[in-house]
Amino acid sequence: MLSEILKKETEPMIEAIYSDAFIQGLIRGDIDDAAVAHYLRADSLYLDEFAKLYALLISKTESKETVRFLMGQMAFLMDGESEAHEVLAHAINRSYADIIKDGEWYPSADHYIKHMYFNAFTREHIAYAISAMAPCPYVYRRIADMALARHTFETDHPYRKWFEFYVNDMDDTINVMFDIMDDAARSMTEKEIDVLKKNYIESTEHERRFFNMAATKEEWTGVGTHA
Ligand SMILES: Cc1ncc(CN)c(N)n1
Repeated sequence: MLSEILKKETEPMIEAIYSDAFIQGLIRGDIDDAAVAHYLRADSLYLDEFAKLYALLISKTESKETVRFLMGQMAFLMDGESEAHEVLAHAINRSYADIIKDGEWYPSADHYIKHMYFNAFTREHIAYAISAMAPCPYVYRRIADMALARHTFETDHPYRKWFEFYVNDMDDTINVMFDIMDDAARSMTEKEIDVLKKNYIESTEHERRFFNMAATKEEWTGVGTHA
């Protein structure tokens, strides 16, 4: 099944994300406050776009059940994930609202967001956009699983609750997204399925770049500001 192949194929990439500076810094609890603030600024904008992508997909699907799923996901994103963000803001002792007051689509986040929009706008079937969106919940769930399985977090560990958030609430989202991809793949050609695979693997790479973007506080280097 397509989703099983993708989970297997991207596991080494998720191990690499796990070993990179950002996640290791959260686990050790010594990550640079400015990297956490950079992540929050980028991620709050990323999640806003993720919610808009769900709205786009609602307008493209016939299935009432899929519409219900997408609406539920939008609601979850609009308030649900801020709990995970509040954990990070609290850990660096700053107000979340204050941290995300400014910020922009830093290069790696920009590329990731546009990868998803490209599929949503240029492909008829929603499975193409979903294949670019599915690593979002799946990678975080795997990272949280790994961290909690390999480390004992003291109750007062500043980031323990961030990992616990992602190990609990992502299953439904992941299963529905994979079901949409697997269902679509059953009536697709090999070439079309390869596009789903490529979208998914590229988004897993985008997840790695997103964390590294925060760890390095990546900014645009061009002269002047970017609209
Ligand atoms: C970039 C990114 N990817 C995934 C997640 C988890 N929903 C997130 N908050 N941000």
